Amino acid sequence: MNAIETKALTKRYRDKLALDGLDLCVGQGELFALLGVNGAGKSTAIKLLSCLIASTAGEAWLMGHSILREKERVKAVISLSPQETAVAPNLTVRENLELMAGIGGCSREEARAKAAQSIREGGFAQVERKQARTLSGGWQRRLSIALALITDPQVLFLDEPTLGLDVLSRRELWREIQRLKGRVTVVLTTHYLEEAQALSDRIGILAEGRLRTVGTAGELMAQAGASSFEDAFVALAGERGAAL
Ligand SMILES: Nc1ncnc2c1ncn2[C@@H]1O[C@H](COP(=O)(O)OP(=O)(O)OP(=O)(O)O)[C@@H](O)[C@H]1O
Repeated sequence: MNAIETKALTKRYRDKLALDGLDLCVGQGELFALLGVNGAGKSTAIKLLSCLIASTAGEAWLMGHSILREKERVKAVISLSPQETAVAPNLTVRENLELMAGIGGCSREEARAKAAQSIREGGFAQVERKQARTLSGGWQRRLSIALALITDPQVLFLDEPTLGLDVLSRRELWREIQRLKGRVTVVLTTHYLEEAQALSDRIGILAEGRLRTVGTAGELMAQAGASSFEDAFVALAGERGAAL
């Protein structure tokens, strides 16, 4: 069974076709990057797959559960770390983790144990008593991802996880994301091409709501006849991409 399967998944906002007939399969444990210029439809795809918005047409299955008929089951197996860092600013790191585990259905005791495990594995010991609003951007992002992971999702959506971070914080977060490989299916959106190239097993390029192409970074470079991934992206995501 694939972790994600979509069939002609479509979203229209009034006269704007934000996602136009997406057909996609993502395997279990795969790290899949969704790329595209601003407005290409990346966030729309992620919101549809995480049941935050309803589709106009088409269907999708997450770990075999339909987004149309089994929303609750879908929600039980997925987690989303949104573009905006999703932490409670006045709570400490530990309190944030305990709160999220509780929301995910854990008893108080279980939530404490989960938070302790997350602090240990995520390397949060030095900041666990700090209020989230006092953390650096890098730590806030890491916490945001740890919060998304605390419910043990099978599929994790990371919407621009390293947006605005400095190079060192970004690399640190890359290591965190790499640790998930093979254990959790990850769908990542990013504007940083080197991030997609470094982290993902496969990459899909969206343009004007349509999936132009899917492949490894090497395959996309070969397809575009480009010597760098950036050149391949420019060719495939831009107007010339429609003809390739
Ligand atoms: N709630 C909405 N109402 C109307 N149009 C919308 C809405 N949300 C998104 N759109 C439009 O749908 C298209 C796809 O938007 P989306 O946010 O999915 O793109 P994106 O690839 O995630 O862009 P970015 O990289 O800027 O985040 C855009 O033209 C956008 O203006």
